[in-house]
Amino acid sequence: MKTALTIAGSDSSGGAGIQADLKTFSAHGVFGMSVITAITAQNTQGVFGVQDIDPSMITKQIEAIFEDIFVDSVKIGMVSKIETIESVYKSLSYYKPKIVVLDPVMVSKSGYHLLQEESVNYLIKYLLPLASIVTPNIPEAEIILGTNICTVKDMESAAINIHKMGAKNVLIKGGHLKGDSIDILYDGDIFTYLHQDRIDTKNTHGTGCTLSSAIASNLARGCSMKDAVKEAKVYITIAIKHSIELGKGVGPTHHFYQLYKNGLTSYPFEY
Ligand SMILES: Nc1ncnc2c1ncn2[C@@H]1O[C@H](COP(=O)(O)OP(=O)(O)OP(=O)(O)O)[C@@H](O)[C@H]1O
Ligand SMILES: Cc1ncc(COP(=O)(O)O)c(N)n1
Repeated sequence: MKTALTIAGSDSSGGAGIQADLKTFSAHGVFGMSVITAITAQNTQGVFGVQDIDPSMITKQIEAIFEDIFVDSVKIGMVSKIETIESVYKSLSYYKPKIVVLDPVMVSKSGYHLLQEESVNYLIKYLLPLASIVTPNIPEAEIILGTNICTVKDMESAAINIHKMGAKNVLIKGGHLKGDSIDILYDGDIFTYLHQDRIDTKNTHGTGCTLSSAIASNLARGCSMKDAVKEAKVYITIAIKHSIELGKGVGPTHHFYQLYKNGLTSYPFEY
């Protein structure tokens, strides 16, 4: 069985972070493993507290996995502190996993800073060059580059500039632009455009986590980068279409890949 490891924060409400990642791995038929970098107290309405895990414990978790199990792909999510980034960087530089999907999580949908401001440069310097693919949304790409991104042309330039910083592939997610959702994949040579009509829902908690884990799952299963991203885009679109009205705020998406794989593009019963 193929394996995928998420290095990320825990979301107590299960819509984002480690929990979304593990659900996504399972839905793809990939064996999921986790290294927890921080515990968040959060729900669909907000983040109410964060406790960072001691860096030595992060190192130990990574060591425990790599010393025992072959890891087909790694996904990195929330890594709030400089020390967290350092321990992830040192461990991954040592174990050298072939596939690293970096979701540069910065601010939650509810506005909480999940990456401390002083950590941004560390993420750029240490984690970006490890990435087989990095998946910033528009505000994250703006922070990485210090520029404004307002149009698809701006997204293309951003992808080129982030590629120059060391990530082998760049996927700029357009969910935050007005109008339909266009994501742009850049491999250092060619742009691939992934277009999707905007789905009218408020329930998009954890969409970025889910998309990056779906990419990591597809890469673990041996897909090319382009196919991994295209398939992941179908997965997140169906997951958003069938997102769940849970809680009082921004609800989570729905994970049911097997139905999609069996040729069904809509859920066969009411939820
Ligand atoms: N309303 C929507 N309709 C269709 N696709 C969407 C919608 N919102 C987001 N997406 C898609 O979902 C994926 C995740 O993008 P998004 O920009 O929401 O990531 P994010 O902000 O990093 O998510 P997160 O909430 O986990 O931080 C992208 O493929 C984006 O185009
Ligand atoms: C632990 C953790 N990781 C990532 C996110 C981003 O997800 P969102 O932007 O949907 O809040 C989150 N809220 N919590």
